[in-house]
Amino acid sequence: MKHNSHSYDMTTAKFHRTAVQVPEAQSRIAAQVSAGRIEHVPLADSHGRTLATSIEAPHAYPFFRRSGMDGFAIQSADTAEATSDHQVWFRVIDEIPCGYTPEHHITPGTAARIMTGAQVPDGADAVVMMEMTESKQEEGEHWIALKRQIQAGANITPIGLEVQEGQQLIEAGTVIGAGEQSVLATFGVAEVPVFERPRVAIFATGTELLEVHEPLQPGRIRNSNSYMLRSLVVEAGGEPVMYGAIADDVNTARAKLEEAIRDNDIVVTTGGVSVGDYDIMGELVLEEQMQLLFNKVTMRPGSVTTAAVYKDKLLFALSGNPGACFVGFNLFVRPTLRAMQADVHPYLEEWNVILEDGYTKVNNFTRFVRGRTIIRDGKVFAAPAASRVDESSVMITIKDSDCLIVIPPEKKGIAAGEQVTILKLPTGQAR
Ligand SMILES: Nc1nc2c(c(=O)[nH]1)N[C@H]1C(S)=C(S)[C@@H](COP(=O)(O)OP(=O)(O)OC[C@H]3O[C@@H](n4cnc5c(N)ncnc54)[C@H](O)[C@@H]3O)O[C@H]1N2
Ligand code: MOO
Repeated sequence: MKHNSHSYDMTTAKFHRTAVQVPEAQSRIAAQVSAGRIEHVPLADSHGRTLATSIEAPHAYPFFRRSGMDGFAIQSADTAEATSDHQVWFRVIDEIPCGYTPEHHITPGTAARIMTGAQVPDGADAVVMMEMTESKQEEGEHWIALKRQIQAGANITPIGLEVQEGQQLIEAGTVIGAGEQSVLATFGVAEVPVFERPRVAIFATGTELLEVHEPLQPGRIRNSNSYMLRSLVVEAGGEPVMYGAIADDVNTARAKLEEAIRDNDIVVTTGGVSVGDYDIMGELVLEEQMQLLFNKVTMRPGSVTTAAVYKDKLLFALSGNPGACFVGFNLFVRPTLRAMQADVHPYLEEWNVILEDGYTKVNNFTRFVRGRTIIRDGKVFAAPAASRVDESSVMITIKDSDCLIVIPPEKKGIAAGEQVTILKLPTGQAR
């Protein structure tokens, strides 16, 4: 087909790409990201969300002197003379269930029946367990006796043992889990300030793609990347919005992108970023309305990973190869979603571990090999998720990976037993 000069330029540009290093690609993206809007959600819906404002204690905790046992509140000094041969008697003047404010002061020789978790009455400085006492009724009055000394403070949790008033409880940027839920509930934070989940449009390109429910057809495959990306978005705390798969047609892609950009915070696509005749995303990002950040990264898999800004929003055009799509998401999209939720550590954690099996497949690009960690004799080892099947096009090993093993672009490989850096993949669910 005869090219006009415009499409010729574009085709040349598609081939002549300037490769950037992974850290450079990451910082070009980071320069475009700011923390998202804040919203308030009911406490029950806050699991997995990122706290937007630091929370300080509005009061001490415990807020009142709390009994740790079912028993009797007394003055410990009264027990100074108590021995196994000498009982000391107390007149019971009150009964304090949980949730009640004691009405009577404890004075020498008196006691109050008290339950676990109830407020210790003024005057008392110890609670003695039920089982340590003897009981009698005399002239309509209840008496208890003790045969041993009791220490001041026994079985009383003092005010502020756990938390002082004004103390910082949870820092902004913390992901809310079980411990944070109990803190927020304890201090009455019924509506929790959190960062909005970034809305992430996901669409796949490729005429070969079938919907999951469709029967197989020759030469075609089911769209697995959209579902993989959906899971990754959820795990990163984003709100995935599925736009399905489109055929390899640049006008269809442009229209889909327009809709996705309008209604979402960022757009992630998979497929069509290489140099093939139908690699429409590769062409689309070169159009003049786009601010291209990069369209080649010195990494494998995922060298064709592309990022651009369109209408002030980030567009990630990830490779169609499942392995490359997975790596591209973890290195570039995940940190973006985390940073949009003000995570102070948005990138994957780096660990130094020992390589389990030697890796000889070197390249002049850095390799990110899907791997799994093994703990043996107190040391962490990493092994490729499956030998010989860590290629870009391989889908099956993604489920067996908990890390990416970083193989630097060196002439020789890395022998078993040598140190390597791995990037730890998150294993938790954001919700
Ligand atoms: N002449 C060249 N050919 C290729 C180059 C190159 O530099 N020169 N780069 C290769 C590399 S590296 C990669 S990676 C792929 C990237 O291709 P694309 O990102 O454009 O992806 P597609 O061509 O659309 O698809 C690649 C592969 O993945 C399958 N695929 C696509 N979408 C999905 C999906 N949603 N779910 C599951 N699988 C999907 C697709 O059927 C292809 O098999 O290009 C190399 N070629
Ligand atoms: O982008 Mo390709 O995955 O480098 O193999």
